[in-house]
Amino acid sequence: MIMSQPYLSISRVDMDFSRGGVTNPVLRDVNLDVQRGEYISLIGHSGCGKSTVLNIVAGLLRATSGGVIVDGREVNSPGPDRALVFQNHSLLPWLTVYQNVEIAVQKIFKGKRSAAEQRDWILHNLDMVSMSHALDRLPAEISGGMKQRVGIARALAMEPKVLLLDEPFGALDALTRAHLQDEVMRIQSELQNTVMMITHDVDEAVLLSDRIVMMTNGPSATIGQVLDIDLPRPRDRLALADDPRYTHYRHEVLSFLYEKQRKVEPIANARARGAAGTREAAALRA
Ligand SMILES: Nc1ncnc2c1ncn2[C@@H]1O[C@H](COP(=O)(O)OP(=O)(O)OP(=O)(O)O)[C@@H](O)[C@H]1O
Repeated sequence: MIMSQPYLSISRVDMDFSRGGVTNPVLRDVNLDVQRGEYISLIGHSGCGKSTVLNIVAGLLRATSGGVIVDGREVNSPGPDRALVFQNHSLLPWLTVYQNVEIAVQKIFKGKRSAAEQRDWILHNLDMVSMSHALDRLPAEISGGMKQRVGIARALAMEPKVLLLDEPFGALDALTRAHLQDEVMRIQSELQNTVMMITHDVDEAVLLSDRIVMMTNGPSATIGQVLDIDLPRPRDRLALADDPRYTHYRHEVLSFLYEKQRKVEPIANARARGAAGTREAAALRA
């Protein structure tokens, strides 16, 4: 059998942050191969280093050792081939919905596509996230979910090799979140993007992913377990709610997070807060 080369490869990544002479070893020996078109979720307790991994792939941070290869090229800096979408949308407040996508499209397709082609492309991407009705609105005039939609349209319009999503639905209410998750699944089935998404939401991870990458607690966090989500697509959240396979995957992730990687406050921190802290630490140890 011929194995295809991974499209995105994170290999032997270590990351230390140094501050005031103290070194904080955040990541140790992170290795992950992602195939083209795969949807990967990164899950782990707060502070373990998920954003650090994503920022290294984005080229915003340089690993202390090891590196990242995307489509055969080593990542050294940020580039339009890796589009990032954050939890808190990063739209420019003085530009309209249309202009916020336009600014990215102009930068990437200047000299390569005509003005008319660029306009069609902007409209197409805004249509894909159901935002065609609000082209002339400013970010302050639309809801949080709509802003997030525009952020996703802007990222998709860049035709990135890899879409990096840092808790893209984290700030949204449950209904808007479900709606946007469905939209992302639909777009994904159409475009077959390669996606790495950070999430804290176990259901979201199971619903959207081909694989869930689970990280151990820091310091010196690494990948503890990778779970293949072998559920047919298109996936329907209501039908899956009663599917035993879905429940099994969900249980696997929960068991990793709350049994194998139970978050326990370091005893030293608790002691530093005095007797009450010591009692708390004893309770956590029990
Ligand atoms: N620029 C930085 N300088 C120093 N330390 C940093 C920096 N960025 C992150 N850290 C530290 O690295 C560790 C991992 O942070 P990171 O934001 O990657 O975790 P996370 O898993 O994404 O957390 P959360 O789920 O809460 O967003 C934390 O201890 C954090 O304080």
